[in-house]
Amino acid sequence: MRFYSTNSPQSTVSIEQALFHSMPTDKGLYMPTPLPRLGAKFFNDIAGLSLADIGFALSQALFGDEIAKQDLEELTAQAFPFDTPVVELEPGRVGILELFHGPSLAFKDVGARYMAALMAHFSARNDKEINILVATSGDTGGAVAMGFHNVPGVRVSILYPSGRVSDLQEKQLTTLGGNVRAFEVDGSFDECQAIVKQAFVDVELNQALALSSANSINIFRLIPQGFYYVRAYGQVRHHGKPVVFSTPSGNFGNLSAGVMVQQMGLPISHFVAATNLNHVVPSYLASGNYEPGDSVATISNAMDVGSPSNFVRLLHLYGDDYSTVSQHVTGYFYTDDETRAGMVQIRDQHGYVACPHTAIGIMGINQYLADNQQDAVGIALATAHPAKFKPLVEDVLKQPVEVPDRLAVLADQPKKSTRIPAEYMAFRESFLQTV
Ligand SMILES: N[C@@H](CCOP(=O)(O)O)C(=O)O
Repeated sequence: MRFYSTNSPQSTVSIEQALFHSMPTDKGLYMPTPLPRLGAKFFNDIAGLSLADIGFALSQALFGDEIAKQDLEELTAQAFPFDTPVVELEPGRVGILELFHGPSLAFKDVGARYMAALMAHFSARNDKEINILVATSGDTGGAVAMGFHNVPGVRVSILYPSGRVSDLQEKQLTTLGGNVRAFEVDGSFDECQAIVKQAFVDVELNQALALSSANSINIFRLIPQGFYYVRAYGQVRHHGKPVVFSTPSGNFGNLSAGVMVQQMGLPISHFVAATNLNHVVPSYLASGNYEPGDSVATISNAMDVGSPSNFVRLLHLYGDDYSTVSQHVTGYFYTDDETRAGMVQIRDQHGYVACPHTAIGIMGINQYLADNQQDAVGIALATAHPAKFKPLVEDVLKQPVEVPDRLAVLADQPKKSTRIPAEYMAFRESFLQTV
């Protein structure tokens, strides 16, 4: 398995280089080559397999030539001690793929924990401390903080937009301490992400320090996210219907991960890209015009991304061709009022309490199935536990939301963060003081 940059497909790098360097110097994004194609038999036989089993089988297909079978088995078991169950809201019609059973109660645990295990596997060969830089609009930061907390030889710096993440999300980023440091940026998520990307092309900084990313610009954060699409397919295949996935989307890593496993042979009939008022990709899918901008703040804050990193990967996976991508992916977006109404309707109809992002995914699948493909089974990805947005969900649904212990314990912990303006040099200076 090799990795090429979307900006220069002719030259390739090794697994280790792509994992630790995260972003090619030509500012493209790494893509795996060749992407193995698995036969129908593989996908027909997965019904009883757990996320860890599927992660192991797919890891072997992807990296089996370079990483020993036993090491892959250990690292997938270590990464995935939890599962990703499908809860069927309307059996054979709509299911919810619950991705929030990991330590940080969000789907990002899958990618962050796999990446941490893979880095630990290779870091025996590295003597330099690794500095992981992460920009978050809410969920990535917590998963990465927990995934890498106390991992020897790794230091994590998380940039988040001040006032634009939920209180409990902020606690997840700012209370662990140790090798995890939080930078509270006076700006938007897009500005945080731009600072991180600038650090990766800062030649002097990269000569002095080993920098790596745990955002979805790092292909190893994204590849494992494909595993849960396969796990979900295994749970609904028995209905014998085409399967459509609705993915709540911000940076579009989650959707790109689904497209990658589709290209590995997983029979996904269609994708729905569901988002909030940051609708740059749904607008592109409808019109062919791509117009990124700064993000607007919404109640589904983890999707507040105005310039999604993985748009380039999504397009690339469909041959950089608008008509192909728009045949495979339908985009929908919802205002905050529509999201609130959707949360209430989902609770009233099904007794299911969804976070705002998950509600958008469910609204997307319902809209798509009603308009286009009534014979399909639709799966909406539930990206985060509703307790991460407790005050908002309680206010919308007028009912208490129970907070799992692992999140509740953070509420009284003191926040530790370094406040900086949204300027690269301010971050650089402050960051260098800590390394
Ligand atoms: N929605 C994300 C933003 C970062 O996306 P990533 O997939 O590139 O890590 C978040 O919750 O932080």
